[in-house]
Amino acid sequence: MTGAEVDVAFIQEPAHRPNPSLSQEAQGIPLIDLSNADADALVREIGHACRQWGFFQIINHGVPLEDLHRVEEAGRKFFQLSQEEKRKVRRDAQKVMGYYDTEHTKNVRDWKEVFDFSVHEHTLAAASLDEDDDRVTYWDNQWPQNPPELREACQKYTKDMVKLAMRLLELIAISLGLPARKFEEFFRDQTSNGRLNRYPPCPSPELALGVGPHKDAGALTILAQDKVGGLEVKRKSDGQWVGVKPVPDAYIVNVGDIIEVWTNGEYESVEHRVMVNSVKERFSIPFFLRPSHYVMVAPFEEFTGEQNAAKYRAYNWGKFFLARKNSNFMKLQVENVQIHHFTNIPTQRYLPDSPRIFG
Ligand SMILES: O=C(O)CCC(=O)C(=O)O
Ligand SMILES: [Fe+2]
Repeated sequence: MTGAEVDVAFIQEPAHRPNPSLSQEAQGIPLIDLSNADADALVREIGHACRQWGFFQIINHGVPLEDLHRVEEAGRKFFQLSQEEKRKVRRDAQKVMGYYDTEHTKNVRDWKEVFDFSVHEHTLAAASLDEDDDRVTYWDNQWPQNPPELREACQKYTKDMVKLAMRLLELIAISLGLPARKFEEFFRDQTSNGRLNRYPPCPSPELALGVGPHKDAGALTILAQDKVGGLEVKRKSDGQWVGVKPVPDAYIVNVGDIIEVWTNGEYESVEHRVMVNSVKERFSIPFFLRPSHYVMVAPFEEFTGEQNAAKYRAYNWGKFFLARKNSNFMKLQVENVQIHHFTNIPTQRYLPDSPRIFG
């Protein structure tokens, strides 16, 4: 029985277990050259990728490679430290940035360790889940003493990521027929963060996942992955899990739930997961672009009307994000908060687990 070596907390339900031997590479995920001088063609490619896949890879993206390599190297050094050292910058309910190795996705533990750092050293955030409580707090970054270069490397990297993310948002806006800077105002006090992920080799890769199946809750995710591979995307056309082939120096971009809601479902946030393997460790560095905490997320009027009812109810981003963060600390008996709890379509599936906190 191969499962004996992994703690039961990591074991996925049979329906969610991966099949490492069957994983196929999704050659179809579009690879887009951001240096394309034909602006109209570039916008068309982006629009097509968002609609067909919700995922695409980009090359010639303008991010200095040395910035990425510095973060990667410093990150590897950090993860090599003893558990005791790493836990000095451990995340908890008050300090929400930093190191942790106990993240749960949909209540099953992920086979990974993580270091989170926000774009802003002090991120403005909602103080409580109470809808009527408009007090705010700050989420501060926690930097380890070692390696000393990690802090600056991450700070430079998040600047690069914000710049790239804003360019991608402009291309996405134009592809939707919106003004280029339509999205900009929502990110003034952004709650975005970068993350270092290390997925250790796993004795039972057929039972556990590096990250269980999920959709990203933010606006956009920009991910660097190493050569090992393991990210799988649920293909929209047939619901099959397909692997995202590592392309040297490329970034993987995916549409998050917020863009799905803003566009009233025109561009969908697509499910993905991370497989682990029994021999190689894997590193990845996602950047999660997320709006200011006070943003009310709701479908734009450009996508709603008499013929096209709003599919989602408005929700406050900061409260939603806080609820998500809280749920990461423990295995909950109930499903954690998801955007389908805000859908306007009353189906049997969605109603019973609607969270009370949002009324
Ligand atoms: O590591 C990866 O390839 C993806 C990670 C991911 O999906 C996430 O952290 O949301
Ligand atoms: Fe993700």
